[in-house]
Amino acid sequence: MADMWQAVPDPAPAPQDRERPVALILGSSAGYGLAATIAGLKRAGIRGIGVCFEKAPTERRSATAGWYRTAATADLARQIGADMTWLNGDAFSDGMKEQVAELLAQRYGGKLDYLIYSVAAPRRTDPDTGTAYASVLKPIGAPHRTKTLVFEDGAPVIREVETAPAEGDDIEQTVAVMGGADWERWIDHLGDRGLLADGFTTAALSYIGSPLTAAIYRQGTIGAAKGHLEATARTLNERLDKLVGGRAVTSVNGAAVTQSSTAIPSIALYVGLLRGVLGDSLVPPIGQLTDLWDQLTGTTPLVLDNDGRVRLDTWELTDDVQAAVADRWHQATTATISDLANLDWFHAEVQRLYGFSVPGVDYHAAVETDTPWPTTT
Ligand SMILES: NC(=O)c1ccc[n+]([C@@H]2O[C@H](COP(=O)([O-])OP(=O)(O)OC[C@H]3O[C@@H](n4cnc5c(N)ncnc54)[C@H](O)[C@@H]3O)[C@@H](O)[C@H]2O)c1
Repeated sequence: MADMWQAVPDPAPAPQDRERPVALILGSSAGYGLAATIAGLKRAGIRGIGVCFEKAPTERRSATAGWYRTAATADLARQIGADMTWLNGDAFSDGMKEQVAELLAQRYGGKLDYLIYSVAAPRRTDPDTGTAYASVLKPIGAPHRTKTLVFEDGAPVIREVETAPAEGDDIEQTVAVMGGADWERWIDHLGDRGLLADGFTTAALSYIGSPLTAAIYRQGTIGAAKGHLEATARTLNERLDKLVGGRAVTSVNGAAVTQSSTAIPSIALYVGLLRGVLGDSLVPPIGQLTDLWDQLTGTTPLVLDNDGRVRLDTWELTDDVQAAVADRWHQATTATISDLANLDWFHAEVQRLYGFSVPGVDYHAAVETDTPWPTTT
């Protein structure tokens, strides 16, 4: 967390020089949402609300990693005097939407300036119908065979796996979870309550990725959901423009090692090779989200592609980088993978998701695991 904080440049106008904008970050405890929260606090000088879904510590188990990350983020917010409230619960529920609406009305002047949507979840219950949807990671139309990287007793192994294509209502189910429906519901809920500030701006995170992963990602069920999310942005953008002179965009980000992305077949191999090719030129989420905040707040111009999307993935998708990754991908076997991919980095990134391999931490020191939820800072 401290290294993420250090990576964010100081704000252009110092936050004490103006009123802090009010932001709502959905998915604030991990991956891109955590980066949005930290970059938002330091670079854009936000105050507001972070929402995530984490498990509390019990007598037998420590809490989930995002619980402790939220406590650490709350400390950072406290140190800079940013008024943040941390809510733990289901962002898909109307109850959470109402809790946020009440907080905005009571504590944050009744006006929301920014909403960043970075929820990644396997399931969602539609509050209107009570129907529970489950997302799947499958190709569409035909089975897909791909190389994949697994670790057996800690040793890297390249395998071929075949994933069966979507069947039945797999596509609809995935779109219902990871498409734009819940994002739109948030905007409608807060808009109906008159809580959107003039010029309100919202961004939801999307991914396109490489031709190497296209069959399972962008052309697959999750890609259908991202297509829906991007179409939702266009509808919301028109609506917000009329309502409050506001704006909705998707932000297409680069590949990163997160709890969600490591669940996708072939993504581990792809990201390991990408790091092998790019080294430190791989732009981490915190760098991308600093850029996003700069564009959303007007510190730098907002640059959109022809489909109205902010593109923070250009470093990943240049022809040179993709050709080099594809070359290594085709050469990759269990014997060669350690030379082609940066597996030490990948392994450490996965460990860091759970709090291990963090530089500067003494893992022999006793720690208190019964950390309280930070509520308000
Ligand atoms: N990881 C990548 O490579 C990558 C690349 C580009 C875009 N994205 C997109 O970024 C977004 C976030 O993905 P990530 O990889 O950072 O995920 P992540 O797993 O690291 O984080 C997901 C966050 O969502 C929260 N969450 C999950 N279910 C919730 C619920 N029901 N209610 C409230 N909060 C909930 C979690 O607590 C966590 O804070 C997704 O839209 C993803 O497609 C990811």
